[in-house]
Amino acid sequence: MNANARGDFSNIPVLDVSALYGDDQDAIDAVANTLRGYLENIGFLYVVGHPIAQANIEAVREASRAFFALPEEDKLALKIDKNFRGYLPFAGSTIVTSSVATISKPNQSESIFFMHEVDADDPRAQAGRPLQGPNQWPDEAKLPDFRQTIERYVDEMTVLSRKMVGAISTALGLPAHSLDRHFDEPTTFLRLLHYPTQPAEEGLFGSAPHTDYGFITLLAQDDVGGLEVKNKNGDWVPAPPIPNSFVMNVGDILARWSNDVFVSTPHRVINRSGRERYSQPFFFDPSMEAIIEALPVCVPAGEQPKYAPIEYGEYLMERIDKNYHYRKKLAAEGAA
Ligand SMILES: O=C(O)CCC(=O)C(=O)O
Ligand SMILES: [Fe+2]
Repeated sequence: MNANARGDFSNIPVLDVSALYGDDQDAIDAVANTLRGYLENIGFLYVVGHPIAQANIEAVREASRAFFALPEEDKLALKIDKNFRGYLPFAGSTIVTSSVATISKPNQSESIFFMHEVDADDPRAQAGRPLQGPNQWPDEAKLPDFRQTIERYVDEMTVLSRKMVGAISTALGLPAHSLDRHFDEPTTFLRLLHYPTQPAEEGLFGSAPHTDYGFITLLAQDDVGGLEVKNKNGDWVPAPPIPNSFVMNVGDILARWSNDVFVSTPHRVINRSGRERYSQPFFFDPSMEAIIEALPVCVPAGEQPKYAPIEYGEYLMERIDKNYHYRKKLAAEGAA
């Protein structure tokens, strides 16, 4: 790796991943190789050439718009629970583990989280394991087809994410399926976000500077813009909307797993467009039980790994507990 290239970017590159859906190994290797450079030096890219229909992406955006337009009491009926599923009202999260800036003002957004579905009678939920339980769905009568639209999207994003797991393995010089076993029961989050237009005020963000916790994020955004990514000079590089694309980025657990070969890059959202902004990040993470331990190919000969092994679920709980007010309240009430 050329250390000088790290963080040295002034735009976010676009990668056509269509080869990952075929069987031309040379073409797959070429995509993986380009991907490697982007994940090492930028930590962000646009993914195009995927097979997910634009109509299905937009259906989720419309579902999101309809949900956030509901009366506040309907949204609050789904208030985020101890399993991290549900509605996070406007100004509900402040990033405190950010190394990027001291954050004090709450994010100017409202959002709802859907994780991988775990039925109430599933042994994982029964055992009271953290973050394992059913999603909270809006009333069918008020938002018909909502659940179906979300679940179809999650299924399609899971297929794409698994392709990216394979591409990342290949990019690291490993057999394509060598990371798959860590994703047997992936931890997934689909977050629907609504950013009202915000006033120009120092230190006020739609989403304050942060890095993502997990493995990879694949984000669809509307045509408003406002996402920005920090380069090594400290400039905030825009990641404007590109039709039919997902913005993909490295999360902290992938950076850690790769012994910092890949970089988890700070990003933020400021929406001063005068329009409402809607985005839908999909976070694809390892199974809760996965042990994340530096990949040997990423540790130079004769050196020690930079980080100790960690169980993904424990790591995730710690990160979530630090970042969300509602969890502090739950903890104080003895409910979490
Ligand atoms: O809405 C966006 O464009 C980014 C959201 C984000 O960074 C996040 O939820 O982690
Ligand atoms: Fe993020």
